[in-house]
This record gives sequence, structure tokens and C-alpha cells, in this order.
Amino acid sequence: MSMGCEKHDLLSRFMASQGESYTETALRDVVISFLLAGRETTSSALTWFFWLLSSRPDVERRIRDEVAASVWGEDARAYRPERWLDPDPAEATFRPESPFRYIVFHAGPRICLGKEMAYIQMKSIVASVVEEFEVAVDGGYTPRQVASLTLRMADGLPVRVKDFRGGN
Ligand code: HEM
Repeated sequence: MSMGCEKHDLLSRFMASQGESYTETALRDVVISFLLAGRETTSSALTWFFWLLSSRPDVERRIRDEVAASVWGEDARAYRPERWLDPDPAEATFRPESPFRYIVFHAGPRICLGKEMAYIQMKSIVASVVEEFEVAVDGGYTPRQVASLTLRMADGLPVRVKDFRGGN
């Protein structure tokens, strides 16, 4: 296979990485090995793993916390928007994070095409609301998540809106 090969699938990479050429039979055996050795094994192990894990929610919680902490640090679950700013106080400007770390819009070839538009809309709405109003949520209220195509808040968010410039 020539060095200019554009294909990046596993077999093409395998063929490109070898100095010598392989017979079709040898290549077929390599593919069968990958499929047999690599598919059933890991998927079976993971199936048993999730079955075992379901009996230990405490372990599941620890894994989740550890993953979150390794990506975002110990305060991963805290609402701390300053984390997006340049740590240099003189700068304090927004520092974009890799979409592979901040994945709400996903990343790679299927990244959200409306990301910039969504930000423009959301920023302009937040700016015009916050400029004029104070939006207060009852301290004891805990929103519930509705898992659907998007992550909605069950029954909306009950708030008390106060005119920031002195009205009601
Ligand atoms: C907060 C707002 C939004 C979020 C969190 C969001 C999130 C996402 C995510 C996660 C995907 C990837 C889905 C996948 O993996 O296939 C996606 C795809 C997409 N989004 Fe958004 N989105 C938002 C707003 C918008 C807006 C406003 C538009 C258009 C005006 C839009 C247009 C699209 C399109 C066209 C795709 C498909 C991209 C592709 O598969 O090539 N999104 N979005």
C-alpha cells in the first residue's frame, strides 16, 4: 500500500504499517482475529461489569466523581463560571475550551452547526433580562430533569421576577 493512502480504517492502517505485503488469506485472518478477539471479549466484559456495577451505586458514584474530577478538577460539579476565564486577573477574558472537553455541542465532524447562533441568541437574551430584572428562585426548590431529545426542566422553572431598577 502506498504512503499516500487516505484510508484510516483499522485494516488500511494495519496494511500501511507493515513493510511487506500480506496475502489476502493472511489479511482475512487478521480481520477475523480483530473481530473475534476484540468484539465479544470487551462487550461481554462490559456487560458483566455493568451488571455488577448496578448492585453498587456507591461505586458507580465514585467512578463518576473520579471521571469528572480528572477532566475538570475536584470542583467539577460546582457552578463556577470563572473557570472559563483566563486565570491571569489582568486578562480575565473568556478562554475557549476544547469541544472535546466541553461536549454539550459535541465535537468532531458532527459538532453542532448552530453552536455560534445558539450562543448569540442565549447571550443576547441573558444580557437583556439580567440588565433589567432580577430572577429569583426559591432557595428550597430542586429542579427535576426530563431526559428526552434535549435535557428539559420538568414543569419549567418557577421564579420571582423583580424589576432591577426599582419596580416590582
Ligand atoms: C443550546 C443550544 C444547542 C445545543 C446544546 C445543541 C447541541 C447539539 C449537539 C450535541 C449536536 C450533535 C448531535 C449528534 O451527535 O449527532 C447538535 C447537532 C446539530 N445542531 Fe445543535 N445545539 C444547539 C442549538 C442549535 C441551533 C440554534 C441550531 C440551528 C440554528 C442547531 C443546529 C444543529 C445542526 C444542524 C446539527 C447537526 C450537525 C451535523 O450532524 O452535521 N443547534 N447540536
